[in-house]
Amino acid sequence: MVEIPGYTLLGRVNTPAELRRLPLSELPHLAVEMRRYLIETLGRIGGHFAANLGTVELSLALHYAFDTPRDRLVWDVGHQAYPHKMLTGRRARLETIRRLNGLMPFCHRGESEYDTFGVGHSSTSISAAAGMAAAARIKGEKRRAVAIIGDGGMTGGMAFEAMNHAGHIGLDMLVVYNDNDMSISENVGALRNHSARLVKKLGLGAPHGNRALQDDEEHNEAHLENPGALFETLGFSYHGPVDGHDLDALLAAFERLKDAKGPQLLHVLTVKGKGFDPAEADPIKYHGVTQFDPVTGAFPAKKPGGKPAYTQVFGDWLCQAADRDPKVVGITPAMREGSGLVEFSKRFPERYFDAGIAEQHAVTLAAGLACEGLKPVCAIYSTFLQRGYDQLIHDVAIQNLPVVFAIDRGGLVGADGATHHGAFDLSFLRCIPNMVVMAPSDENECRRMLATGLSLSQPSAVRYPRGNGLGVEMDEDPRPLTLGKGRILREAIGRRRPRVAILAFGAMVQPALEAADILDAVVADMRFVKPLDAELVLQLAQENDLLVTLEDNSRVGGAGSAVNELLAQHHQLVPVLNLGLPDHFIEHGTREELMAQIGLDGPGILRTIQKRLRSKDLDEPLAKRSQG
Ligand SMILES: Cc1ncc(C[n+]2csc(CCOP(=O)(O)OP(=O)(O)O)c2C)c(N)n1
Ligand SMILES: CC(=O)[C@@H](O)[C@H](O)COP(=O)(O)O
Ligand SMILES: [Mg+2]
Repeated sequence: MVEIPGYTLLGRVNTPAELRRLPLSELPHLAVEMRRYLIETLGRIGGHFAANLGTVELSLALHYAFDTPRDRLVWDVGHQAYPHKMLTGRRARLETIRRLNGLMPFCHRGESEYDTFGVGHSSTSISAAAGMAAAARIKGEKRRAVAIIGDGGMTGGMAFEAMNHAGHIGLDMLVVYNDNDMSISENVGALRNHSARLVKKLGLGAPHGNRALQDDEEHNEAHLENPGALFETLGFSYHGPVDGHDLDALLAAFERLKDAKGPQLLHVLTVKGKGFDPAEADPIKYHGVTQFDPVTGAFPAKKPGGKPAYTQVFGDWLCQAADRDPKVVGITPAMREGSGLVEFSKRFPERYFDAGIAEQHAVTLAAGLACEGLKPVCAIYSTFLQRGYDQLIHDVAIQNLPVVFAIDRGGLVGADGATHHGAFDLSFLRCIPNMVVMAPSDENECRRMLATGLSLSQPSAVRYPRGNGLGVEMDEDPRPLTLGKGRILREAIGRRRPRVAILAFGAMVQPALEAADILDAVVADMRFVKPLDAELVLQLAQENDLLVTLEDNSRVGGAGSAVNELLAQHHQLVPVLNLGLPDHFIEHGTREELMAQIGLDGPGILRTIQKRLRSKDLDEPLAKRSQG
């Protein structure tokens, strides 16, 4: 037992075993203390917030009713798993979550035996739990598999693929459908509308219910007679809905279902932000938070005159482009706020599509729009585009359709860690025929690249980082760039040898410039990863003794590899140093901490180049080259 000042129960419950020894009558009090602890801790450190206030009772009831860790709980996404972490030995470290060397942002198998599956991207939990249920069947083990998935997560195709399969093969498993009628923004979809109508009809009235109901009330009345018809069709027995904040109701349902045979689905209604008025009133604002006042919910005032975020630059550009061209359409797979589309969604509702957490659909939707002569701009986080990769190749690129991909969160994103870093996009984009791949070095470049993409009759991607631009002046009317042309930003001043040229991509141009002053290096802002500026690369290879490529993408197959391939094709022997993300997964921390850790901050870049310049092997090719 640990004494926690101000808390009577929390310190007594550090494991599910301890929780299960608590009399049922004490659980509501524990829920109150857990909620208060979440508010106080996250008010201090920030993190995913509102969803966690909604899963307090659910987490308590699951660990109380099931024999965890023997029984497998699989949380979808994991942004709502903080109460689960608190109940499984990690409460004291909650204040380190998402920080360097601190608790993992989501569930992670390496962190706890209670984290049965690594998550971060949504809609995977039912497949994973199905795998576990199938394994139990094969091994003849008696353990339960439970997937806990939100209504947002349920919009992802994988969730339905998994249910369709599990329902067919009759696995013994439970899906807890945690329906708070919210994704990060208002949830979307026909299933969502159905659920909201059901809540209304049953008079269950969760505060967010009916928020986005658009069509007439009678429309689906017949379906409401059998609210779980869809799930039943997929082979699941539907139960509920139950109030997800009523511990007695939850426990009764879990007791009833935990040994039930075949696929079961329990529909649970929760409130995102439960118990903290500002978060209940505005769950979008409190989905993920920075520090806030735990009493009022107020956030510190933003300092005026800051540099604009790339996300904002994109959002403003898209509104401007849509103003000028009625064919411009904006698409997001459930990331309206994070992708800078709030303003666009208000001003151009007819041309705005939130596809749900359905990246594959979003990409092919864009392809369909492009087939009909519209100009789709698909705003998508780098990490989530991974989900839509086949669609990108098969539906967009092979048909050479002019879809612009506005790829936010390229490079390291910071606190969300390995599942969310945009570490691979340059590698996986540049190998696709027909694609144009651009990476801006500042916000004006970003606007010009977006304008370039929109002017092309082929697919294109503009990939920019999480965070702010440099505060440069922006052209009101951004001119498209010449395709496949980079630019020299810094010439060498002296004639010191060995002569170094840094070929930098996107956000790495700035640190390149910082390192270049001391080295007196040439710096090229390459602008295009594809088509690469071959003329510029070959010229720099001729004029310099060492080329350094610099990108915040995996070194494997990235922009540096493109340079290497070009040099090899042209039999250029110039020594090359490829700097970029290493070939291992990088965890969480601030972007600055992580970049320093892997030697990609200004001083780190300088150190590595200087070390390379000192190495003997540089002299040999140099000597050969000068003989040649
Ligand atoms: C594949 C994928 N796309 C987008 C996201 C970003 N994302 C994280 S949580 C979330 C909303 C999830 O909604 P829901 O499952 O209902 O959980 P809630 O926050 O409402 O509890 C989204 C879109 C993600 N994690 N994974
Ligand atoms: C859990 C999840 O996937 C999102 O909530 C993500 O954390 C948002 O990231 P940004 O803060 O970069 O928008
Ligand atoms: Mg939800």
